[in-house]
Amino acid sequence: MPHPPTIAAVLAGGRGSRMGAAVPKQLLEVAGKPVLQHTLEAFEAAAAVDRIVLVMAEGFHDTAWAIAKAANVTKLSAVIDGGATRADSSVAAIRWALAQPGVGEDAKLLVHDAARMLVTGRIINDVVAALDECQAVTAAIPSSDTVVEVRDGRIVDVPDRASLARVQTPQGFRLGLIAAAHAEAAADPGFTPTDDCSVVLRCRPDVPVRTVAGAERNLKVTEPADLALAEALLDR
Ligand SMILES: Nc1ccn([C@@H]2O[C@H](COP(=O)(O)OP(=O)(O)OP(=O)(O)O)[C@@H](O)[C@H]2O)c(=O)n1
Ligand SMILES: C[C@](O)(CO)[C@H](O)COP(=O)(O)O
Repeated sequence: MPHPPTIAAVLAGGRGSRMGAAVPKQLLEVAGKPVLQHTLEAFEAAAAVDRIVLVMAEGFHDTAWAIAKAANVTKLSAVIDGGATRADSSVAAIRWALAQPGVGEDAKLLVHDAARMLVTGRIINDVVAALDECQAVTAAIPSSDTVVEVRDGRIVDVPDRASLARVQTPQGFRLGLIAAAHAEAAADPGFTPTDDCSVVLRCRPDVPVRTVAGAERNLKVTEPADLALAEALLDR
């Protein structure tokens, strides 16, 4: 394995409450394959990724291994339990990575939503490459909508759209940085991050967080309609 190694942490520890299905959304099929399989195949195919750790919802580890085996996902090294929140699941992956022999703080860790099943090889490789120049990076796309801040049902701010971006995954970090940032964030129970870059921004404000171009097709399968949308995008 080259040094430092690149580990992709695929987060599939959620229950998919907004999807409202009987099983977590990452197990639902799109074009005849589980969402999770599409995602694992993308990282398997990415030359820049050495291994994959999958953070899986409790009770579905065997299912995940079966999916990976059937799809010949040879880079999958472990399936581990997640936590109550997405951030807890990220921390589980970080701890797993730090415990691996030969993996030091300079390793590259990509954190990716399993629900972003249409991630492209170009995005993955751009995130990994960016980590040669910086310690934290995310895929992002410009906002085509005007975005407003709302409190108590009233608009209180309209940030300049030119400076806004919609954040996607993968997000990439040097392992030591993201481990330290999450350790510090844990001391603040009022902080409930929805992604990992915001943990760096808050706890390591001296570290610049870069962006690389994401893609509209890198959607997060969240609501039932997203399954049909993902299938249509796959056909393109
Ligand atoms: N405790 C959690 C919550 C979420 N995730 C993962 O993080 C990604 C983004 O989360 P989200 O889309 O919110 O998934 P769910 O939590 O499953 O959905 P919902 O919020 O609708 O319940 C998903 O791939 C999800 O499986 C996770 O690993 N652990
Ligand atoms: C990390 C993320 O995909 C960036 O847009 C997003 O914040 C995840 O949110 P979710 O509510 O956990 O799906």
